[in-house]
Amino acid sequence: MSHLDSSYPPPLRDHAVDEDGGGHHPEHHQDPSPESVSNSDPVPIPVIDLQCLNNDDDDGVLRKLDEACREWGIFRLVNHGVPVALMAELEDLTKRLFSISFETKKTSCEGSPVSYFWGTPALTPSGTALSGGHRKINLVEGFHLPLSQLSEFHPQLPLLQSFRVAMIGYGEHVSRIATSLFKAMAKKLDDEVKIIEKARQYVSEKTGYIRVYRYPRSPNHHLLHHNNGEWGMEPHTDSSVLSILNYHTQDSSLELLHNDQWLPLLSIPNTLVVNIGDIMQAISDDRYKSALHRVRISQEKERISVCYFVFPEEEFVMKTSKYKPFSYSDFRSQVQEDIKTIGCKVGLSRFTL
Ligand SMILES: O=C(O)CCC(=O)C(=O)O
Ligand SMILES: [Fe+2]
Repeated sequence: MSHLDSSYPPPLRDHAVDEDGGGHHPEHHQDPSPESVSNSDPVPIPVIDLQCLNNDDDDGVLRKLDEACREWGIFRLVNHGVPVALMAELEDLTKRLFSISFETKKTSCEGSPVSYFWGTPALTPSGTALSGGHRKINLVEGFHLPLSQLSEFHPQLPLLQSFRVAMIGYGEHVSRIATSLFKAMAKKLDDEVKIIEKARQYVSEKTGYIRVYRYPRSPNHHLLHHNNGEWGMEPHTDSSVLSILNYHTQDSSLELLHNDQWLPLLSIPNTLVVNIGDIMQAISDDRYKSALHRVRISQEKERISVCYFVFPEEEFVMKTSKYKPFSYSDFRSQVQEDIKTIGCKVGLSRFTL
């Protein structure tokens, strides 16, 4: 059995196939420009430049962001200010962390605020995998890192210690980015919904978390993605306000439903992908769309992603015109209840007025 096999959780091992032993590094070491990203992208999702967005005089980019959120619910972000060296360090540490043995990963975070999980991305608030209904497993493993609790995480494993430090650094960047994006969105939305003055409650530092995921590759393509097939992550919307995704592997396994068509989204090094979550859809009174997306299993290579999710303060009650007043804590409890009883998330329609 290869070292990669024993690094995978047993239920995912049939699928995992050893590759070149890791060591893949991003080929692009410069921040791509909006034009170069659009040109290399087979699916023309909008590209937003964060530096332009932070420049108050640029109404053009605010309008572009507003349009992206109304029509797509997803966009690429360039000039986001996360140093290329930090992105490369994250990639290296994440790959090394996933390639240690399954048994070590399982025990490495026990009793800490960080958790290791596999087979499903649905976790309880304390980070335990939720089981329920008669669901098939998802071909994914990951670490769940609640950002506000990383200062209480003191792992024994030196690799996990370096990973923690890099994640704290990256967490500060993505929190900054989420706040900038939310404020820019609120500027355009505020003629219709008043949210800007509560930006701090809507985008809370306390509830944000990072997930790092690894999806095995599988050559058994005939088993995959058919009616009863296997997914890295089944079609879903995120419960977040915003999600910020960062990819190390260049592939097209993430797919977005747009105008009734599933579109593969190529991951482009050093750019981020931002998607609107359910809570942003609710607080924008459905003007912005929570993007429906899924992750396929690739026949060619395993996939690694680093995803940040930002939420409102847990008990802050959101008042909207399309939904009953609810807090993030109410929403999360409902999602957990639905997964346990019917095996899947129902989401916003549970709260429709
Ligand atoms: O790993 C990815 O690319 C996406 C993950 C995702 O959609 C999620 O965690 O909600
Ligand atoms: Fe997602």
